[in-house]
Amino acid sequence: MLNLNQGFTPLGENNQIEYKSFLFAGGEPHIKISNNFDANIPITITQRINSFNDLGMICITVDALKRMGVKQIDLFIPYFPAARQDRVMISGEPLSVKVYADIINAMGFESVTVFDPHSEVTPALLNNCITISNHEFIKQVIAKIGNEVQLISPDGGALKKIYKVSEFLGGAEVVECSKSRDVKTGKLSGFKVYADDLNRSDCLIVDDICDGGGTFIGLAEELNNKNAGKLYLAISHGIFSKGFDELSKYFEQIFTTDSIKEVEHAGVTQIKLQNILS
Ligand SMILES: O=P(O)(O)OC[C@H]1O[C@H](OP(=O)(O)OP(=O)(O)O)[C@H](O)[C@@H]1O
Repeated sequence: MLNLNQGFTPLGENNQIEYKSFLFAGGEPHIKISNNFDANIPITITQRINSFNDLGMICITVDALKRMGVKQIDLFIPYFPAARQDRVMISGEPLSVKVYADIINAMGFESVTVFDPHSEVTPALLNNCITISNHEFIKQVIAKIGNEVQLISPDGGALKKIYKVSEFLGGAEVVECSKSRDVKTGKLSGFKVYADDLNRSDCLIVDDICDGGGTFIGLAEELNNKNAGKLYLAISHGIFSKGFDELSKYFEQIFTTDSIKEVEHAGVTQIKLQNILS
Protein backbone atom coordinates (compact mmCIF):
# COMPACT_ATOMS: atom_id res chain seq x y z
CA MET A 1 0.00 0.00 0.00
CA LEU A 2 1.31 3.42 -0.89
CA ASN A 3 -0.79 6.22 0.63
CA LEU A 4 0.13 9.47 -1.12
CA ASN A 5 -1.97 11.75 1.07
CA GLN A 6 -0.47 12.07 4.55
CA GLY A 7 -2.86 10.70 7.16
CA PHE A 8 -5.35 9.35 4.61
CA THR A 9 -5.37 5.55 4.93
CA PRO A 10 -8.75 4.52 3.50
CA LEU A 11 -7.73 0.88 3.06
CA GLY A 12 -6.01 0.51 6.43
CA GLU A 13 -2.53 1.02 7.81
CA ASN A 14 -1.02 -2.38 7.00
CA ASN A 15 1.93 -2.96 4.65
CA GLN A 16 2.60 0.71 3.98
CA ILE A 17 5.50 1.47 1.66
CA GLU A 18 7.74 4.24 2.97
CA TYR A 19 8.60 7.22 0.84
CA LYS A 20 9.53 10.88 0.96
CA SER A 21 7.70 13.38 -1.22
CA PHE A 22 8.15 17.10 -1.74
CA LEU A 23 7.75 19.88 -4.28
CA PHE A 24 10.79 21.14 -6.14
CA ALA A 25 11.33 24.90 -6.00
CA GLY A 26 9.80 25.10 -9.49
CA GLY A 27 6.56 23.61 -8.15
CA GLU A 28 6.93 20.07 -9.53
CA PRO A 29 6.05 17.12 -7.26
CA HIS A 30 8.77 14.57 -6.52
CA ILE A 31 8.95 11.23 -4.69
CA LYS A 32 11.68 8.93 -3.36
CA ILE A 33 10.33 5.47 -2.54
CA SER A 34 12.31 3.25 -0.15
CA ASN A 35 13.13 -0.14 -1.64
CA ASN A 36 12.41 -2.32 1.38
CA PHE A 37 9.36 -4.08 -0.12
CA ASP A 38 8.72 -7.01 -2.44
CA ALA A 39 8.22 -5.69 -6.00
CA ASN A 40 6.47 -8.95 -6.97
CA ILE A 41 3.50 -8.17 -4.75
CA PRO A 42 0.66 -6.00 -6.20
CA ILE A 43 0.75 -2.42 -4.88
CA THR A 44 -2.28 -0.19 -4.28
CA ILE A 45 -1.79 3.57 -4.49
CA THR A 46 -4.35 5.72 -2.63
CA GLN A 47 -4.68 9.44 -3.22
CA ARG A 48 -7.07 12.35 -2.58
CA ILE A 49 -7.02 14.49 -5.70
CA ASN A 50 -7.47 18.19 -4.93
CA SER A 51 -5.20 19.61 -7.61
CA PHE A 52 -3.49 18.72 -10.87
CA ASN A 53 -0.29 18.18 -8.88
CA ASP A 54 -2.07 15.49 -6.85
CA LEU A 55 -2.67 13.66 -10.15
CA GLY A 56 0.95 14.40 -11.14
CA MET A 57 2.09 12.75 -7.92
CA ILE A 58 0.27 9.57 -8.98
CA CYS A 59 1.95 9.70 -12.41
CA ILE A 60 5.48 9.99 -11.04
CA THR A 61 4.81 7.37 -8.34
CA VAL A 62 3.67 4.87 -10.97
CA ASP A 63 6.77 5.59 -13.03
CA ALA A 64 9.03 5.09 -10.00
CA LEU A 65 7.28 1.84 -8.99
CA LYS A 66 7.52 0.42 -12.52
CA ARG A 67 11.24 1.25 -12.60
CA MET A 68 11.56 -0.68 -9.31
CA GLY A 69 10.07 -3.74 -11.02
CA VAL A 70 6.48 -3.55 -9.73
CA LYS A 71 4.20 -5.29 -12.24
CA GLN A 72 0.72 -4.80 -10.81
CA ILE A 73 -0.56 -1.47 -9.52
CA ASP A 74 -4.10 -0.68 -8.40
CA LEU A 75 -5.38 2.85 -7.77
CA PHE A 76 -7.86 4.08 -5.15
CA ILE A 77 -9.07 7.67 -5.78
CA PRO A 78 -12.41 8.13 -3.99
CA TYR A 79 -13.16 11.56 -5.52
CA PHE A 80 -12.72 11.63 -9.27
CA PRO A 81 -11.44 15.08 -10.30
CA ALA A 82 -13.65 17.33 -12.43
CA ALA A 83 -16.36 14.68 -12.25
CA ARG A 84 -19.05 17.31 -12.85
CA GLN A 85 -17.45 18.42 -16.11
CA ASP A 86 -18.75 15.21 -17.66
CA ARG A 87 -20.40 16.96 -20.59
CA VAL A 88 -19.51 19.96 -22.71
CA MET A 89 -22.22 22.41 -21.77
CA ILE A 90 -21.14 25.34 -23.92
CA SER A 91 -18.66 25.57 -26.77
CA GLY A 92 -15.15 26.47 -25.63
CA GLU A 93 -15.21 24.22 -22.56
CA PRO A 94 -13.26 20.96 -22.17
CA LEU A 95 -14.61 17.49 -21.45
CA SER A 96 -12.37 17.46 -18.35
CA VAL A 97 -13.48 14.09 -17.06
CA LYS A 98 -12.12 12.49 -20.26
CA VAL A 99 -8.83 14.41 -19.95
CA TYR A 100 -8.29 12.95 -16.46
CA ALA A 101 -9.50 9.49 -17.50
CA ASP A 102 -7.12 9.39 -20.48
CA ILE A 103 -4.13 10.25 -18.27
CA ILE A 104 -5.12 7.59 -15.71
CA ASN A 105 -5.81 4.96 -18.39
CA ALA A 106 -2.37 5.56 -19.90
CA MET A 107 -0.77 4.34 -16.65
CA GLY A 108 -2.27 0.86 -17.12
CA PHE A 109 -3.70 0.19 -13.66
CA GLU A 110 -5.01 -3.25 -12.81
CA SER A 111 -8.03 -1.48 -11.31
CA VAL A 112 -9.13 2.06 -10.50
CA THR A 113 -11.58 2.37 -7.62
CA VAL A 114 -13.78 5.45 -7.18
CA PHE A 115 -16.39 6.20 -4.52
CA ASP A 116 -19.89 7.40 -5.51
CA PRO A 117 -18.99 8.86 -8.94
CA HIS A 118 -21.04 11.88 -10.06
CA SER A 119 -22.46 10.14 -13.11
CA GLU A 120 -22.05 7.05 -15.29
CA VAL A 121 -19.54 8.92 -17.46
CA THR A 122 -16.54 8.40 -15.15
CA PRO A 123 -16.84 4.59 -14.92
CA ALA A 124 -17.57 4.44 -18.66
CA LEU A 125 -14.34 6.30 -19.51
CA LEU A 126 -12.02 4.63 -16.98
CA ASN A 127 -10.45 1.29 -17.83
CA ASN A 128 -10.89 -1.44 -15.18
CA CYS A 129 -13.03 0.86 -13.04
CA ILE A 130 -14.55 -0.36 -9.77
CA THR A 131 -17.19 1.85 -8.17
CA ILE A 132 -18.18 1.87 -4.52
CA SER A 133 -21.74 3.10 -3.94
CA ASN A 134 -22.84 5.46 -1.17
CA HIS A 135 -25.14 2.79 0.33
CA GLU A 136 -23.07 1.87 3.38
CA PHE A 137 -22.28 5.56 4.01
CA ILE A 138 -25.98 6.46 4.06
CA LYS A 139 -26.77 3.48 6.26
CA GLN A 140 -24.22 4.69 8.82
CA VAL A 141 -25.58 8.26 8.58
CA ILE A 142 -29.12 7.07 9.33
CA ALA A 143 -27.83 5.01 12.26
CA LYS A 144 -26.23 8.20 13.66
CA ILE A 145 -29.41 10.28 13.17
CA GLY A 146 -31.31 7.57 15.01
CA ASN A 147 -34.77 8.65 13.77
CA GLU A 148 -36.82 7.71 10.77
CA VAL A 149 -36.09 10.07 7.87
CA GLN A 150 -37.44 10.62 4.39
CA LEU A 151 -34.74 10.44 1.73
CA ILE A 152 -34.59 13.59 -0.39
CA SER A 153 -33.20 13.42 -3.91
CA PRO A 154 -32.17 16.99 -4.89
CA ASP A 155 -31.99 16.78 -8.67
CA GLY A 156 -31.91 14.68 -11.82
CA GLY A 157 -28.37 13.40 -11.16
CA ALA A 158 -29.23 12.19 -7.67
CA LEU A 159 -32.55 10.68 -8.75
CA LYS A 160 -30.76 7.98 -10.75
CA LYS A 161 -29.19 6.66 -7.53
CA ILE A 162 -31.66 7.36 -4.73
CA TYR A 163 -34.01 4.42 -5.33
CA LYS A 164 -31.10 1.98 -5.07
CA VAL A 165 -30.17 3.59 -1.73
CA SER A 166 -33.78 3.24 -0.59
CA GLU A 167 -33.86 -0.42 -1.65
CA PHE A 168 -30.59 -1.07 0.22
CA LEU A 169 -32.14 0.47 3.34
CA GLY A 170 -35.22 -1.72 3.08
CA GLY A 171 -37.54 0.69 1.28
CA ALA A 172 -37.05 4.11 2.93
CA GLU A 173 -39.49 6.70 1.57
CA VAL A 174 -38.14 8.98 -1.19
CA VAL A 175 -39.16 12.54 -2.05
CA GLU A 176 -38.08 13.70 -5.49
CA CYS A 177 -36.93 17.27 -6.11
CA SER A 178 -35.50 19.28 -8.98
CA LYS A 179 -33.56 22.45 -9.70
CA SER A 180 -32.33 24.39 -12.73
CA ARG A 181 -28.75 25.48 -13.28
CA ASP A 182 -27.87 28.11 -15.88
CA VAL A 183 -24.90 26.41 -17.57
CA LYS A 184 -23.43 29.77 -18.63
CA THR A 185 -23.39 31.38 -15.17
CA GLY A 186 -23.76 28.38 -12.84
CA LYS A 187 -26.71 30.19 -11.17
CA LEU A 188 -29.33 27.97 -9.54
CA SER A 189 -33.09 28.58 -9.59
CA GLY A 190 -36.48 26.87 -9.73
CA PHE A 191 -36.17 24.52 -6.74
CA LYS A 192 -39.12 22.14 -6.65
CA VAL A 193 -40.15 19.55 -4.05
CA TYR A 194 -42.61 17.01 -5.44
CA ALA A 195 -44.69 16.59 -2.27
CA ASP A 196 -47.67 18.63 -1.01
CA ASP A 197 -47.12 18.43 2.76
CA LEU A 198 -44.17 16.77 4.52
CA ASN A 199 -46.12 16.74 7.82
CA ARG A 200 -43.06 17.73 9.93
CA SER A 201 -41.21 14.55 8.96
CA ASP A 202 -37.41 14.65 9.26
CA CYS A 203 -35.63 14.78 5.91
CA LEU A 204 -32.19 13.60 4.80
CA ILE A 205 -30.92 15.11 1.53
CA VAL A 206 -28.58 12.63 -0.18
CA ASP A 207 -26.15 13.78 -2.87
CA ASP A 208 -22.64 13.12 -4.15
CA ILE A 209 -20.95 16.55 -3.95
CA CYS A 210 -21.41 19.73 -1.93
CA ASP A 211 -19.43 22.56 -3.49
CA GLY A 212 -20.72 26.02 -2.54
CA GLY A 213 -23.87 24.51 -1.08
CA GLY A 214 -26.36 26.58 -3.13
CA THR A 215 -28.21 23.43 -4.19
CA PHE A 216 -28.86 22.43 -0.60
CA ILE A 217 -29.74 25.88 0.75
CA GLY A 218 -32.25 26.42 -2.08
CA LEU A 219 -33.72 23.01 -1.49
CA ALA A 220 -33.84 23.42 2.31
CA GLU A 221 -35.92 26.60 1.89
CA GLU A 222 -38.36 24.76 -0.36
CA LEU A 223 -38.53 21.77 2.02
CA ASN A 224 -39.34 24.18 4.88
CA ASN A 225 -42.08 25.71 2.71
CA LYS A 226 -43.47 22.18 2.43
CA ASN A 227 -43.63 21.74 6.22
CA ALA A 228 -40.50 19.60 6.69
CA GLY A 229 -39.26 18.60 10.17
CA LYS A 230 -35.54 18.54 10.95
CA LEU A 231 -33.23 18.71 7.93
CA TYR A 232 -30.06 16.64 7.53
CA LEU A 233 -27.57 16.55 4.66
CA ALA A 234 -25.43 13.57 3.57
CA ILE A 235 -22.72 14.32 1.02
CA SER A 236 -20.21 11.76 -0.22
CA HIS A 237 -17.60 14.33 -1.29
CA GLY A 238 -17.39 17.50 0.78
CA ILE A 239 -15.71 20.41 -0.98
CA PHE A 240 -17.63 23.00 1.08
CA SER A 241 -16.03 25.90 -0.79
CA LYS A 242 -18.22 28.49 0.98
CA GLY A 243 -17.81 27.06 4.48
CA PHE A 244 -20.65 26.22 6.84
CA ASP A 245 -22.09 29.54 8.06
CA GLU A 246 -25.06 29.47 5.69
CA LEU A 247 -25.50 25.68 5.51
CA SER A 248 -25.57 25.37 9.30
CA LYS A 249 -28.57 27.71 9.48
CA TYR A 250 -30.65 25.09 7.69
CA PHE A 251 -29.23 21.70 8.67
CA GLU A 252 -29.37 20.02 12.04
CA GLN A 253 -26.23 18.07 11.03
CA ILE A 254 -24.19 17.62 7.86
CA PHE A 255 -22.58 14.25 7.18
CA THR A 256 -19.70 13.64 4.80
CA THR A 257 -16.71 11.34 4.26
CA ASP A 258 -13.01 12.15 4.16
CA SER A 259 -12.77 11.55 0.37
CA ILE A 260 -11.56 15.13 -0.25
CA LYS A 261 -10.27 16.57 3.04
CA GLU A 262 -10.61 16.60 6.80
CA VAL A 263 -13.39 18.84 8.13
CA GLU A 264 -13.50 20.33 11.63
CA HIS A 265 -16.88 21.90 12.41
CA ALA A 266 -19.43 21.34 15.15
CA GLY A 267 -22.23 20.98 12.60
CA VAL A 268 -20.41 18.34 10.54
CA THR A 269 -19.97 14.65 11.21
CA GLN A 270 -17.27 13.05 9.11
CA ILE A 271 -17.39 9.28 8.57
CA LYS A 272 -14.02 7.97 7.46
CA LEU A 273 -13.96 5.89 4.27
CA GLN A 274 -11.91 3.36 6.21
CA ASN A 275 -14.95 2.76 8.42
CA ILE A 276 -17.31 2.60 5.45
CA LEU A 277 -15.17 0.12 3.52
CA SER A 278 -14.25 -2.22 6.38
O1 LIG B 1 -22.97 22.76 -3.65
P1 LIG B 1 -23.37 23.23 -5.04
O2 LIG B 1 -22.44 24.31 -5.52
O3 LIG B 1 -24.79 23.60 -5.12
O4 LIG B 1 -23.11 22.00 -6.03
C1 LIG B 1 -23.53 20.70 -5.70
C2 LIG B 1 -24.39 20.11 -6.77
O5 LIG B 1 -23.63 20.10 -8.00
C3 LIG B 1 -23.71 18.80 -8.57
O6 LIG B 1 -24.78 18.65 -9.43
P2 LIG B 1 -24.97 19.59 -10.72
O7 LIG B 1 -25.58 20.89 -10.30
O8 LIG B 1 -23.67 19.66 -11.44
O9 LIG B 1 -26.10 18.87 -11.55
P3 LIG B 1 -26.17 17.43 -12.24
O10 LIG B 1 -26.35 16.45 -11.10
O11 LIG B 1 -27.38 17.52 -13.10
O12 LIG B 1 -24.89 17.20 -13.02
C4 LIG B 1 -23.87 17.89 -7.37
O13 LIG B 1 -24.40 16.62 -7.72
C5 LIG B 1 -24.76 18.68 -6.45
O14 LIG B 1 -26.13 18.43 -6.71
